Order: sequence, then structure tokens, then C-alpha cells
Amino acid sequence: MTDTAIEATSLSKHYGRRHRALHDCSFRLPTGRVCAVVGPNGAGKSTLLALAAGLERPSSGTLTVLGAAPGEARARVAYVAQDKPLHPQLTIADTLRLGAELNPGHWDTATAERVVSGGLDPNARIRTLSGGQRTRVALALALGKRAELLLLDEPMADLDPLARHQLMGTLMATAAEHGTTVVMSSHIVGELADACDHLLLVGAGRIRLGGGIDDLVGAHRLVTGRGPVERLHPHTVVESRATGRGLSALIRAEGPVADDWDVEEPSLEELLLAHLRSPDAPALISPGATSRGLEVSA
Ligand SMILES: Nc1ncnc2c1ncn2[C@@H]1O[C@H](COP(=O)(O)OP(=O)(O)OP(=O)(O)O)[C@@H](O)[C@H]1O
Repeated sequence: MTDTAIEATSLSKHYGRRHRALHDCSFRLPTGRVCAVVGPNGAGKSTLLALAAGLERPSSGTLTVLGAAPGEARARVAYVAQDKPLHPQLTIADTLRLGAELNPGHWDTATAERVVSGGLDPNARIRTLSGGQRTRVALALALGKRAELLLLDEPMADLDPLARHQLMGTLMATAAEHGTTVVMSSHIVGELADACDHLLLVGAGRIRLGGGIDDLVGAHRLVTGRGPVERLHPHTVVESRATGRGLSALIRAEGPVADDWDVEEPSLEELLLAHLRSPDAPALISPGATSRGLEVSA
């Protein structure tokens, strides 16, 4: 049994000659984590999830999922694509029955029904559902499968706040009870902080931050003091701006920060926003999240 849910080594995916969706990505996601995949539009998040689901093939580099090639791990993985494809002519009940038939011996009826419970008519056809209602059915199929790895591409995007809250609760309960690894892309940063313990920040096809959220947040500091920014040497300055009092910066601390700076730990949201605003800041993959393939070949 592997302790690695996903491992990428120098992974690249190009569409045609000009579209570089992912470039030279290396990281490791241990099993049992709830991982947020965050990044701007077009960063490569969906491409990464589709590669892990075995629906796309890398242009170069390697990717393993639960210790196997992505295609071989498919039975142990559930994937919900961004557009949540379902059979429009089936009813909700038919769809869940199909899920049970396709996953003999490892179908969790109670969880699947819980995800679609609350105001949804089991006899309603998929084509009559709203976007958010379809999402709930797609998530019911994914959670019902009792997969070891859930790959969810923007699962919360069109859910109302109550449904989002319920979904997060169900995901957390599933992950805790069965040790399921969850990987979900999202733009809703505020809601990730409570639910996720691992982060992949993707920017322009590269991994910008990778690792446990506590490790990544703990490696950074928000500092306020008198400029100029050069006074922050030797720390890595991710983002800095002039304020009424002098200078405010988010830094990656390379040792103790001098006493004349006010120092705070950033929130996850502050960390992400600073990195999103500073796409050229150096990448950080925390030690437990580096690709072992890379260590061997380095
Ligand atoms: N099938 C495709 N053919 C050509 N280019 C593609 C294809 N799929 C994705 N791309 C390109 O790859 C890049 C990454 O796309 P991807 O969908 O992975 O981004 P994303 O981070 O999921 O974006 P969003 O947040 O908008 O969903 C984009 O520049 C996109 O135009």
C-alpha cells in the first residue's frame, strides 16, 4: 500500500505547439490529505486533475496515482469534471442505480443519497436540473464510489452556501472515516482554509506553492516597518507595498526577522493573494511534498 496519492516528476502537458498548460511540475501529495488546488483562470488546474484521472496523457515527465499509472488506478479514483457530465435523460434515482451497478462491492448508498437529499426529487430527469443540482448528483456519484482518491474540479462553484457547507461536511466526514484523499480545485479561498490541510498553488502551468498548509503558512511572515525593502535582506520578499507607516511585506523568512519589524503570521488567504499578485515570486515546495522521483534523479 502506497503512502503517496499523487506524485509528479517534471510533468508537462502541452496542447499543440503553443499551449503549455503545465510545465515541469514536480510535487508529491501524501495519502489522506485534503488538498486545495488553487490558481488563476487558465493556470493548469483542470489539466492537472484530468491527467491524474487518466483522461489526458502527459507530454513529458511522469505522473503516478496511488502508486500506479493514472489509467491503471481509475477504479480506485473518482473524478468530477468541471462541467459535471451526466446522462441528461436519466432520473436522479436511475443515475445512482447506475453508479451502484458500475461499482459492485464498493458502493455507499447512504452517502450518495445523503448528497442528493433535501429538496431533490429522485424521479427528476437530469436534463431538468439546475447547474447546482446537477453538481450534487455528480458529487453523489463520486462519493458513492468510495474511491481512495477524489478528484473534484471546482465542486463548489455553482452550489448555494448551504449546499456548499453540507458538501464540505460530507467530504470531511468521508475523508476522516475512510482516509480518502481529496483533491479539489477552487477559487473560493475563504472556504478552503477550514477544510483543507494541503495546498497546490498553480500559476502559469507551474507549481508555485506545494505542501501542508501549516508548513507553507508557517514559512511566511507579514512584516510592517520602515523601508526601504532592501532592509528585509536576506529574507525572500514575495510582495511589498508602501503604507502610511512605511512598508508592509509578505516574506519567506530566512531566519529571525530583525526586532524593529512588526511580525505576524499571515492567514492562508493573505498568503495566497500575495502569491497570486506576485507571479514571479520563487516557488516553495515544502520538504514532505517534494517529488521523490526528483530526489532520486537529482
Ligand atoms: N483541450 C485544450 N486544447 C488547447 N488548450 C487547452 C485545452 N485545455 C486547456 N487548454 C489550455 O491550457 C491552459 C490551462 O487550462 P486549464 O483548464 O487547465 O486551466 P484552469 O486552471 O483549470 O483554469 P480555470 O480556473 O479557468 O478553470 C489554458 O491556457 C487553456 O487554454
